[in-house]
Amino acid sequence: MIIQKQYKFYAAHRNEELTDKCRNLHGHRYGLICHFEVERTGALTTLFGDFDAQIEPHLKEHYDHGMLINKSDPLYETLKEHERRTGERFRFKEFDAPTTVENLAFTLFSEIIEMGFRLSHIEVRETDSSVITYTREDWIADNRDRSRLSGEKPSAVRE
Ligand SMILES: Nc1nc2c(c(=O)[nH]1)N=C([C@H](O)[C@H](O)COP(=O)(O)OP(=O)(O)OP(=O)(O)O)CN2
Repeated sequence: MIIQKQYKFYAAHRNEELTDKCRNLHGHRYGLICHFEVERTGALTTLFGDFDAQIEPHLKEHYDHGMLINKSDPLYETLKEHERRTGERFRFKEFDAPTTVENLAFTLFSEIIEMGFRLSHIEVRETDSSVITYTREDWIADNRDRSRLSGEKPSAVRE
């Protein structure tokens, strides 16, 4: 059986590797739809609230009104320097690769299964017209070859 749960958060990001509008610092209302595989053992499977109790605080603490940022983006060091200089603290969600919606899906999928839930797939909405479906097979493939996240060739095939 599949239970579908929907969440949202607001966050800033940019894609520093692109040369179009996406390079600009901008924000999104990200949507997340989780499709959980659950077992029926009685009248109920997993309580809806059991998902919310873990996922909502996680999104609030690490993502909401924060900034998704690639630690290799030069802007990251600039903002860290601002923090050091002023004592101000920003909510950064740090990535080891560009903050594309594909990489966000990998990160969210990893974090949610780490909580102990079984996911068949998730859908991540970045804009009104753009949503990706990210499956367990995608997650297995991304884990097998992490160079897919950064777009680097794996070391075995690098010239
Ligand atoms: N495969 C991907 N393509 C794009 C990504 C991405 O993460 N993966 N990201 C972007 C940009 O971040 C951008 O903010 C979204 O772009 P786009 O859908 O083109 O934005 P619109 O303003 O045109 O959205 P509408 O809802 O259609 O107005 C780009 N591509």
